[in-house]
Amino acid sequence: MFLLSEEATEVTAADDFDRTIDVRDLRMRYGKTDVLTGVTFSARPGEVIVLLGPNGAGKTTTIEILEGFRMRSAGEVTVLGADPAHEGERWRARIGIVLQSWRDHSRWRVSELLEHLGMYYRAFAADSDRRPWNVGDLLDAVGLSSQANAKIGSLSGGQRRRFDVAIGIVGHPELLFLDEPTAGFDPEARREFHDLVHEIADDDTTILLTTHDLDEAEKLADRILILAGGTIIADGSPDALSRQVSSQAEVRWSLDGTRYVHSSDNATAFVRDLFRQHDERITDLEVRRASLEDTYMAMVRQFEAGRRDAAVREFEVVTR
Ligand SMILES: Nc1ncnc2c1ncn2[C@@H]1O[C@H](COP(=O)(O)OP(=O)(O)OP(=O)(O)O)[C@@H](O)[C@H]1O
Repeated sequence: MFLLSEEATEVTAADDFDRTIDVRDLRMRYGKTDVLTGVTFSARPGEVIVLLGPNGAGKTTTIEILEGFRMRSAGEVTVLGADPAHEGERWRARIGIVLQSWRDHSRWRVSELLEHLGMYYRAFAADSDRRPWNVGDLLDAVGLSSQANAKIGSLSGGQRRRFDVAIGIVGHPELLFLDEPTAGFDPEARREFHDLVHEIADDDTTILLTTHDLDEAEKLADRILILAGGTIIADGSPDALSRQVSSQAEVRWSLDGTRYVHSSDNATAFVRDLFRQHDERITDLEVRRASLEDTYMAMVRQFEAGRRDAAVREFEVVTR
């Protein structure tokens, strides 16, 4: 695996006890096609990890292996201290899953199904201090209080997605998997959902999420993993990833009605100088760093072009 150099940390024995997910050299082959060729990463309690990658990179495959729904071809996988390939109900009750689409139970009412699913978790509640959510509080948290008595089949696409999230978290999971959770959300629902993800993570729940929305990834992720060519090609905070692509910032301003642009390695000093020279004549000042989208596109394009070695050099990553 490649880690952004500034984030590379020594693995110690103590770390091993503090990992919700630990994946080493995970491999998956479908027929004669190798989809995962050596995926290595870990997650700590309460971390929000966003898994990015082009269509077909193997994100869903990785998540399904971690959930215990798919048998891997090779590698070591530990989730909540156990191998998902051999675990049962008791272990499963500690994880929450929001799949890309659930289309069953359409005749049930919203609160009825959540009450019903909550009962399943009650049987395992003695194992920890976590209890199923109170259904009223849960509907409030996902913004579906007004739909409590609605039939599930009557929910709009965005409401249905929020309901999927409610199903995923009803058991107060220690680890939550969200596969493209906000596909089809309007901007307000998306923002509310982001707040909800932060609240869930604040409760020490580890979250592993896939999305194609880089803005969402930037807002939610403590750490971003980029999966391409069967391996993790980058692992770091959104900020660290952006800075790896370019240390330069773009400064834009207007002076006496004319617009100017300048790229600088030291935007603060440049702006200070600008004001020293022109003071109040400067208007509409903007300073913009490389976005996560710039970084992602640059890394994946380079990787897909088969220039892995060049990518490793250019992005100054180190091998662990
Ligand atoms: N059951 C299967 N049998 C054979 N090939 C499969 C199977 N499931 C997935 N694949 C293939 O494995 C590759 C990875 O698929 P996967 O769904 O994991 O990718 P993904 O990164 O989640 O893609 P997307 O962003 O489009 O959801 C794809 O080429 C897919 O066609």
